[in-house]
Amino acid sequence: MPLLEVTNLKKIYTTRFGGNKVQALSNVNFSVEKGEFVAIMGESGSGKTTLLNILATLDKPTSGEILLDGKSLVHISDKEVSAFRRKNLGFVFQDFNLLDTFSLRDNIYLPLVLAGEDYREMAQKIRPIAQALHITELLEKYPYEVSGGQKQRCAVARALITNPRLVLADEPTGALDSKAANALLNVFGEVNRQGQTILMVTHSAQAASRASRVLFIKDGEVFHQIYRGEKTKEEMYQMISDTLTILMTGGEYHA
Ligand SMILES: Nc1ncnc2c1ncn2[C@@H]1O[C@H](COP(=O)(O)OP(=O)(O)OP(=O)(O)O)[C@@H](O)[C@H]1O
Repeated sequence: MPLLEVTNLKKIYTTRFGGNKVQALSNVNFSVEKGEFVAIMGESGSGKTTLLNILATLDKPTSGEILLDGKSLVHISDKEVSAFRRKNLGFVFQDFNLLDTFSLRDNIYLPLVLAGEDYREMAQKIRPIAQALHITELLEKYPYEVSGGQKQRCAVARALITNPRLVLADEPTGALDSKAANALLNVFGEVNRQGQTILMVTHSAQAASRASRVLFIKDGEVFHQIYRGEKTKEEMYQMISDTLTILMTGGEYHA
């Protein structure tokens, strides 16, 4: 059974003044196996954020089904949803979303605090993650005292500390310079090799070239997929760039 299974997903937004309907997702189908690192690409307005918000249980689809380890994310009750999200999903956003009045340590602890874990357990969990992300020395600092790349590594630590089934990342390298972006992608590669499943929305062919699979969305549907297989990062990058050109010129894809 795949870890994540998305079937016939559709999202229609109705604008506030009634009348206008916008079909953001028309029919999305894909699945993700445990241990995969999947990048989602597509032009602006193709429905990537809509898809991610639905996968994050922050929004509901108009129709369709999403199963995470066999459990429906669509039919989950409002009462269950925050605990489910906390237990199963980790999030990394473009703008880090760290609390400025909390030290990095307390930011990372936050999901565990919300889950009611005790301090000793939290301290045990943070140690190996902070080491792997090279932020051990920074834990007592505040977000405004560290660089963008360090903030993002802290956000990754916060996403990983609950040992989530799935990490969802929305443009995680979007606010980073190329050196910090590369460092972050190395971290994603490393945690993925250790078994963490990652789904990342990105505009960057460089970032997507690190994934084990790239999924392209066009007009609210999955238009094409590229599997890494034995390809190098450079070969992946080239194939991604070629596919983006096809997408932008509106051409049909002929494999
Ligand atoms: N709350 C909303 N109400 C109405 N329409 C919306 C809403 N959110 C998104 N849309 C529309 O749905 C479509 C898909 O938007 P979405 O934000 O998912 O695209 P995207 O691929 O993430 O774009 P970008 O790369 O620019 O972030 C667009 O046509 C957008 O205008």
